[in-house]
Amino acid sequence: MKIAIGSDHGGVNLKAKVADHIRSRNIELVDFGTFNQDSIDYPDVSEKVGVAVRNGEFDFGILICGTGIGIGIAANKISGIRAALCHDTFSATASREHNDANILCMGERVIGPGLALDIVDAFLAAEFLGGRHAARVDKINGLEGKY
Ligand SMILES: O=C(CO)[C@H](O)[C@H](O)[C@H](O)COP(=O)(O)O
Repeated sequence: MKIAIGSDHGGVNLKAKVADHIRSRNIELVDFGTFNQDSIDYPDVSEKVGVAVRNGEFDFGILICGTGIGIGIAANKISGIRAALCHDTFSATASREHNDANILCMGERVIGPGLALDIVDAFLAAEFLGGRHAARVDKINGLEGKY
């Protein structure tokens, strides 16, 4: 498994903890930044990680900003990206099983690192269930470029 991770300044501290955790699990990880507290614009990071995931260079992406909202909204503008904002483990599992989410979004200003690492583990452990969910994901994909 290969994962791309990125954050803005609002998520940089949690990103470092998540990155350490993923590497400690011997999962391949590429960090697209940012690497310090200097203010940056989260859509720039969404684009880097989202395009890399969309292009098949990575199995999944993880995006972190202050709330997880803006960085996920921006990622979802990239075709083929299904970015899910998850602040609980149930949603993280469901986002994979039902929505075939390929990017997990979280907010450093919303949850603590303990819960965040549990959410990452839940997201990576779950698998897309297909079946009725596949038909719905197909409809999501069908909306891309339609309006
Ligand atoms: O995009 C966001 C909100 O949806 C993130 O929380 C950003 O990290 C936040 O907007 C950054 O805010 P700041 O005041 O510039 O640190």
